Amino acid sequence: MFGVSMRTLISPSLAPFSLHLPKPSLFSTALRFSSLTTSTISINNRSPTNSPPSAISTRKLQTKATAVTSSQPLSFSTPGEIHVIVGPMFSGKTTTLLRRILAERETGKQIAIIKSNKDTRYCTESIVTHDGEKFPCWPLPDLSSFKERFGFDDYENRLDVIGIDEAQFFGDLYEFCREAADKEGKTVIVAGLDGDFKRRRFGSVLDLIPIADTVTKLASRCEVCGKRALFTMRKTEEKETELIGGAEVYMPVCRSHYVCGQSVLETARAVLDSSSNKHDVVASLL
Ligand SMILES: Nc1ncnc2c1ncn2[C@@H]1O[C@H](COP(=O)(O)OP(=O)(O)O)[C@@H](O)[C@H]1O
Ligand SMILES: Cc1cn([C@H]2C[C@H](O)[C@@H](COP(=O)(O)O)O2)c(=O)[nH]c1=O
Ligand SMILES: [Zn+2]
Repeated sequence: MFGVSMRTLISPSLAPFSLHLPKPSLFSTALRFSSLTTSTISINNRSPTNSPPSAISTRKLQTKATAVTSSQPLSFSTPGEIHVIVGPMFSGKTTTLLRRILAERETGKQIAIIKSNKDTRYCTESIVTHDGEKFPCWPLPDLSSFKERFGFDDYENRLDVIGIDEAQFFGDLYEFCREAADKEGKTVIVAGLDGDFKRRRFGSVLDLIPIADTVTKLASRCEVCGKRALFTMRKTEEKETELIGGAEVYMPVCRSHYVCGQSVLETARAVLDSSSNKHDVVASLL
């Protein structure tokens, strides 16, 4: 949806950067586009032999913009894309990520999936949906270690699409995605929780929105009433933000049941607190 409207704003007949520059300016004089043809296939200066032939043939034809300085031409690398999938637990984020990644692979792209190694719920070496679908992945403590583990040469020359699951657990998410898409021409598909059990922003998933091509917010079904569920309720007493778990700890809920669930939990806590205080008082009297 966002992707479509972004594309219609910039008509193919208009050169990038020409939209808001009605008159020649210092900037536009310094920056001349040496080539605006759609026939240039330039992927991070890769030679065609470095990429799988199918990846070359199925890639979008790119417009190449070259800044011309007085002495030396400066080439921008071909930009990639960032797609963000958010929603509460059990809303199908991992399933959607897997579908999109497999669709990319069908077109001949080279793909890799990374997940946080904090999530040890089902299997460490695979991403696993709540319905049991599996796919091998790279379980990592942070994203900055990926290039080295994957191999710098393979990363630069042979990898097209990177999937990231459980994105809320990666502290370096923003930097990694920005560099991969802006500078390295990768398509990055990110799935993660936008909010935690208190509906606060979770990690830096939301920071990606200003640099994303598309954002998809999924919904689950409220476990109480069956309506659309946009929030995740924690059923246990733990207060820390990060707490790995599945249906034994969390449930998807609609707005009404989130709000009334919070007040039920608060009342239950107050009752527990006051009764434990009473016990303390009684114990101190004995
Ligand atoms: N309360 C629930 N407990 C367990 N599984 C659920 C629950 N609600 C939905 N599911 C299943 O989980 C699937 C989504 O799984 P998944 O893609 O792993 O979601 P997410 O990554 O958003 O947590 C749904 O299609 C549904 O079949
Ligand atoms: C709401 C919430 C969740 N978590 C944890 C629980 C799970 O291990 C993952 C989310 O997994 P899913 O693929 O979206 O089902 O995050 C957490 O640590 N803190 C929270 O507040
Ligand atoms: Zn509900």
